Amino acid sequence: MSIEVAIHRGGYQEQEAVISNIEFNVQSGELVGLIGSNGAGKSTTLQAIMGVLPFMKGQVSIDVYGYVPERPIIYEYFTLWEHIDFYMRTVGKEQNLTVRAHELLEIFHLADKLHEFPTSFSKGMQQKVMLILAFLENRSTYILDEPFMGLDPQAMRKLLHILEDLKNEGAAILMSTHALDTAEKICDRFVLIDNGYILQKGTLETLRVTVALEKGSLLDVFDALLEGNAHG
Ligand SMILES: Nc1ncnc2c1ncn2[C@@H]1O[C@H](COP(=O)(O)OP(=O)(O)OP(=O)(O)O)[C@@H](O)[C@H]1O
Repeated sequence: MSIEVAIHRGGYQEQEAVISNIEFNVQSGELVGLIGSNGAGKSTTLQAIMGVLPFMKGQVSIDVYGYVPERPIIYEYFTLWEHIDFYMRTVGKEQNLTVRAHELLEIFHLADKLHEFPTSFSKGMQQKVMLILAFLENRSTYILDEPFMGLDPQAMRKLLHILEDLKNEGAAILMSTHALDTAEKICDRFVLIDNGYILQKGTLETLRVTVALEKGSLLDVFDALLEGNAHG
């Protein structure tokens, strides 16, 4: 399964486009990084793809997806286990997912916090709750909005392993991130967004050629593209 995106215009109010002409795809077995400065339009693009942006003209094709939101969504009166249980009941697969739930709780070191309330968790712990919910069920596609936010290095490594496994199983993964060092290592391709438009897209190699920085890092390349755009 793949994700096909052809957004003509999209935003929060009719006639006020925040993003325009966003076209790209994510193939099965691919991890694509959505990169851009603060306010560039990454989350807006992800919302458009998920069909929750108030105003959107264009076409998007996506299968049922796993989702990590930009900010953790925590229910005040639910314990950690109740969050997981609620999710499993919603998708109607408690039997099959309980083993996976416990596996993920162990992976992210939250197994001893089952009956605590995530409202009192740290930022990183809340982020782990979002990851557990997103990865409970095996999906063919994933939308991850800054999934590394607040994670400690061990959790980061665990998440990278999960992403690698999902890719190997053929998932199509779209991820927005500011962690360019990490993105550079794990993403197959990049979509660079600036001011609501696609500045450039491609593999790191092709992007390097575009800015004539043979050995440039993703950050170097992105900086050079932004600089060129400002002067253009
Ligand atoms: N709910 C909203 N209502 C109106 N405008 C919004 C809303 N959310 C975002 N915007 C605007 O849309 C533009 C793009 O924001 P978006 O959140 O997509 O950026 P981003 O690339 O995800 O940034 P960041 O890296 O800071 O998360 C910004 O100008 C922002 O002010």
